Amino acid sequence: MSTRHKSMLSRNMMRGAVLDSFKKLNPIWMIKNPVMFVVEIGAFLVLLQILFPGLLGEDHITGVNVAIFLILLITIWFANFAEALAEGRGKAQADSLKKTKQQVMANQLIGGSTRSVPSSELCKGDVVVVSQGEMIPADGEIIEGLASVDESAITGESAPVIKEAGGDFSSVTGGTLVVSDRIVIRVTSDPGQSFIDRMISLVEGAERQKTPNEIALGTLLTVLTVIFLIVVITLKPIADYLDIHLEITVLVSLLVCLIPTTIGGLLSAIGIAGMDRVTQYNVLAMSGKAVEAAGDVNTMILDKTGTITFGNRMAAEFLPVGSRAEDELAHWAAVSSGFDETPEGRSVIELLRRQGLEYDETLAANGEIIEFRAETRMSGVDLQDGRRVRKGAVDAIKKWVSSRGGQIPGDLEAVTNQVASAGGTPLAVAVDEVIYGIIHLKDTVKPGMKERFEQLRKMGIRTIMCTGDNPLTAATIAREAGVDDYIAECKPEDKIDVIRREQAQGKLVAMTGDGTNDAPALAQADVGLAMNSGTVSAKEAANMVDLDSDPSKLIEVVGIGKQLLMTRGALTTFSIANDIAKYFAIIPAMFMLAIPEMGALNIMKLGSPLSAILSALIFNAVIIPLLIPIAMRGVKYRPMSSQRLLSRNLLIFGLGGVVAPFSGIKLIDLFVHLWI
Ligand SMILES: Nc1ncnc2c1ncn2[C@@H]1O[C@H](COP(=O)(O)OP(=O)(O)OP(=O)(O)O)[C@@H](O)[C@H]1O
Ligand SMILES: [K+]
Ligand SMILES: [Mg+2]
Repeated sequence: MSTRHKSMLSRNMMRGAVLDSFKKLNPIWMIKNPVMFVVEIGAFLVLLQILFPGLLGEDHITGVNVAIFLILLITIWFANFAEALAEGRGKAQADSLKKTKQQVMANQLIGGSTRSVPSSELCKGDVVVVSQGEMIPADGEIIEGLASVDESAITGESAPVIKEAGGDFSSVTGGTLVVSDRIVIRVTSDPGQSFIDRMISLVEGAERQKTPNEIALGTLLTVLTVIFLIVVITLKPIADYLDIHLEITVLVSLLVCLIPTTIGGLLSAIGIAGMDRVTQYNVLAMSGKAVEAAGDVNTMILDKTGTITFGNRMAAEFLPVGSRAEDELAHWAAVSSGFDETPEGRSVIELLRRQGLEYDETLAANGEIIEFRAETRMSGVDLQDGRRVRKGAVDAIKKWVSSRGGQIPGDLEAVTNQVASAGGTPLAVAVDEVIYGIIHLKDTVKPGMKERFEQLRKMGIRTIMCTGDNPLTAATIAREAGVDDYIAECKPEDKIDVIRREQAQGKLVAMTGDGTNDAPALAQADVGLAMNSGTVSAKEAANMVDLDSDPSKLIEVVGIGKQLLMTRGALTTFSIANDIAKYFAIIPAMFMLAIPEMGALNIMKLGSPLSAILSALIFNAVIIPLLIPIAMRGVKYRPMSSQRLLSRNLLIFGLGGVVAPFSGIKLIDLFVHLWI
């Protein structure tokens, strides 16, 4: 999708946003944003005063009122434009997604024969056949076969990926293309509920719900608005009593300057842009809440293999133990791997061939295949002659061998430690009660991991590496990568315990996962990022899906979440500080207008009371578009603790918010005063 985003702010999008921002002037829409709605009512009152002078009390020159009316209108329009611009990006994305959602004819399999049906009629549970060159008609799970699939329509990644029945790479997405072979798929979504449908409605904003944080802030802004409304309204009778004449248009101007229009105008744009930034990283967030939760995460749980390391755990050497020979070990290692379709399993056969060795493929032919499972951490085959061949995690094999009365060779531990302390994964190979030796699976830590974990630490996030590997390998990789903590020999259910333990301490937990057995943990975590290559159940349990299937992207997502919360906080601080400063321009002007002798109040030395009011209003309006880039891009983000971030932002945006209006209004006043 990355290429699609390049033209983020095309001319078309601008034009669309301009149009939408006019449509949004409709009071029925406006009322959803109480702050701006009050501005709109104010503008209406000023309009009444222009059309029927004297209707709402005596007043100054109509020209000024027309100017006030126009500035108020522009203020609302700017706020609408910010929102429309943010929404526009999502719409453009949705449009390009809709193009990938083509109607195709699917070959449905019913009782052994196939029938051609339109893809839109496929329902959950239907079975279809897709051959080379055909488009996958619906989301589903491969139940038979293997194929390479071009998923560029949704991931933007042009290299085809291998998808196959069983295991963690069995799910396919409707709208992607089979480029080789033939697969049988069981459909997993009903019409209109597919992955692409969900993506479209998400980016279009149809499903955009306000997050708890947004609702809380919205309430605060509304309360502030009501308070200022009461202040301004009660000002009138008090002034009347003191025989000071306050004009209605001046009161409206005062109110608009005091209420938090800046953040009120930018709030929804900030949220939409935050979601959009996540999508630009090719991550599909199911809700804005998930993105915000990512910003508050305290603990991050990461897999070792494939997340911290490259994950292509390859057999590198055969290390026999006891009195066994290398070719003997290699032979049994290969027999146990003949039907093991995991990358680890295949690499064992490859190593054997690279070493110019052979193994008896017929031996396992009619045996019972024992597939690798994360629970048992073993794989292998039960031969027809009764012999059982296994390979797997050393502790698992040791237990297995001991339970059948076997001896553990004396040098096993030394060889295991040698592999593990180099960061490799040792796999023991056994036939019945005899251990033949160790396969050394090599894997390397991805470059730059140490720096990224360092950044997370600065943000106050604790990283825990979970691995099914042995403690020594885990310790080596943990040290090399610089994670805070690790859990070795970790089974999928252990992850849930870790998550619950952290959550019980009031922490928010994020994790990534791809397999079916990760689903419960993904659901339990506050932020669960599933891999698009993973199983359907993992994707359903998670609240985010990474289309590129890069588990380390969780780190970026957390960064974006933090940035979203920071941007909202920073602009709120700026907005409220701003309004306080405007007070000093408007209040003196108001009283000077009524009692010209009060000139001493003019601390800002503004041209005239009317020019002061107009300048404050103009500043109040233009600050919104000036801040749109920050709202859309997010404030500059540096990894540091929340505490330090908060004080830093208070300083920059709070102080900036107070200072900016003084110089801004003064500057505008220099021009306005030429005219009035
Ligand atoms: N194909 C296989 N056959 C037998 N044993 C395997 C196989 N693949 C892995 N193992 C063993 O099972 C252990 C768990 O593997 P698994 O891939 O489930 O690890 P994990 O829990 O995902 O953690 P990580 O991915 O961080 O290593 C591995 O450490 C290894 O000892
Ligand atoms: K304001
Ligand atoms: Mg794994």
